[in-house]
Amino acid sequence: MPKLPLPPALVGSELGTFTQYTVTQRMPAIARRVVGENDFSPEINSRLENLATELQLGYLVPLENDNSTDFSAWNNYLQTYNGQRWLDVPWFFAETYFYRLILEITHYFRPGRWQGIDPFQLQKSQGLEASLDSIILLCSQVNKWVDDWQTEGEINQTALITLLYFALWGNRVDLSLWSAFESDGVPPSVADRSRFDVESQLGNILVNDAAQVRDLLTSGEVKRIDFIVDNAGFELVCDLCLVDFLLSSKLVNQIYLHLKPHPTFVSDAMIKDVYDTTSFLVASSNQQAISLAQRLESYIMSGCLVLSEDYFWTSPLAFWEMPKYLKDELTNTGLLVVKGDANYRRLLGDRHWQITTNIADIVCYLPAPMVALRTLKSEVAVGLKSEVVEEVAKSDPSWLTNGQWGVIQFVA
Ligand SMILES: O=P(O)(O)OC[C@H]1O[C@](O)(CO)[C@@H](O)[C@@H]1O
Repeated sequence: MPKLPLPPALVGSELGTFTQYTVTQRMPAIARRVVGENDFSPEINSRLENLATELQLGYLVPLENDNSTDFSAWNNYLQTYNGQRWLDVPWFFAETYFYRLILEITHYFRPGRWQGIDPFQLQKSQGLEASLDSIILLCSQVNKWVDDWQTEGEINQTALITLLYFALWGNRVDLSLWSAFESDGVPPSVADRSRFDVESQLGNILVNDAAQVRDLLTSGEVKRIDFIVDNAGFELVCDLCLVDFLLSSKLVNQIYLHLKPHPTFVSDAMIKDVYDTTSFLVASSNQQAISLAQRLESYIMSGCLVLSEDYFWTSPLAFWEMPKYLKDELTNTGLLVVKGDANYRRLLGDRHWQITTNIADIVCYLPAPMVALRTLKSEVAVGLKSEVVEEVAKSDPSWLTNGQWGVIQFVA
């Protein structure tokens, strides 16, 4: 547990908040987009439409038994919130249950025509295709750094820091935040969001512990790193580039990627998305992308890169409620890399902490040092200095939720 008393959880009924906007506007739009982008039966589509309508003022419905591994766990989680409105249950619970319900409705776990169909597949594939130019540039750069290491044998510390920045800003390109409204052409396209220059973004990093992470990684003490992965698409490519650099320059021996066991939060990455990504790179016919993909494939084959999934990662639980077997597994790591906004929310239990709270007093339950690489997309943040908050709030009133600002927060 965190050292400090737990503040209340964020809930959708908080007037005028991004949380409320998410439950009442974004989630219905996401459910409707699942209808539009798939070829589900009229019965499935009408249940999705019903879910979209109910979110605004309606009540949670029980999960039907779809014979999935996590059914009884969900039945237990739901006990606490039986008969409550979507708007009144903790926001993180509402979001995770919403995505799980979409899978029940679309027969994801039931034997038959729709079994295993990822309702967000189209968006995942389009996300990769739209960022191909940026992907090729990044792969070329990483190949060069790896070649340099092979000829010079020296760690390029600037390269390491730059790749940490890419892993951070890759998190801007998350599909759940924009996808529902992208067709209006209002938010920047995936291609635009994946085109950024890390130097020019330095001022947008509100806490920057990258140097401490670099020092740890170059100390020779870390043998294994574990990533708690976030989104497929450009963000996953950025993460995989960092993974490749760390393994290819022998900074660490082994990396675990912790992935979701089923589709959730639109673009969250599963094991199959990692394989889809390497296949996409290979199919690009671009030699830079192909070389990087081949190295990744060889790391997977040799066990240096381990792809792992667990139902804890799609549960509504806070990270301090992690099951013992998983926590024990993570004690073997030298660094936990926690990617993205939703994972950050789970680190903090998605609660109303004071923004200046020391993050180390909350995540003291973790079994290893950790770094959070997160762009801000929700009204949950800690570890910020009040002067920084004042300044950013003046320059950008929606700084907490628009994904333009980031943090690299390290806890030893
Ligand atoms: O992909 P990330 O960075 O976890 O962010 C996605 C999630 O962020 C939020 O906007 C806020 O946490 C969620 O509603 C959204 O789905």
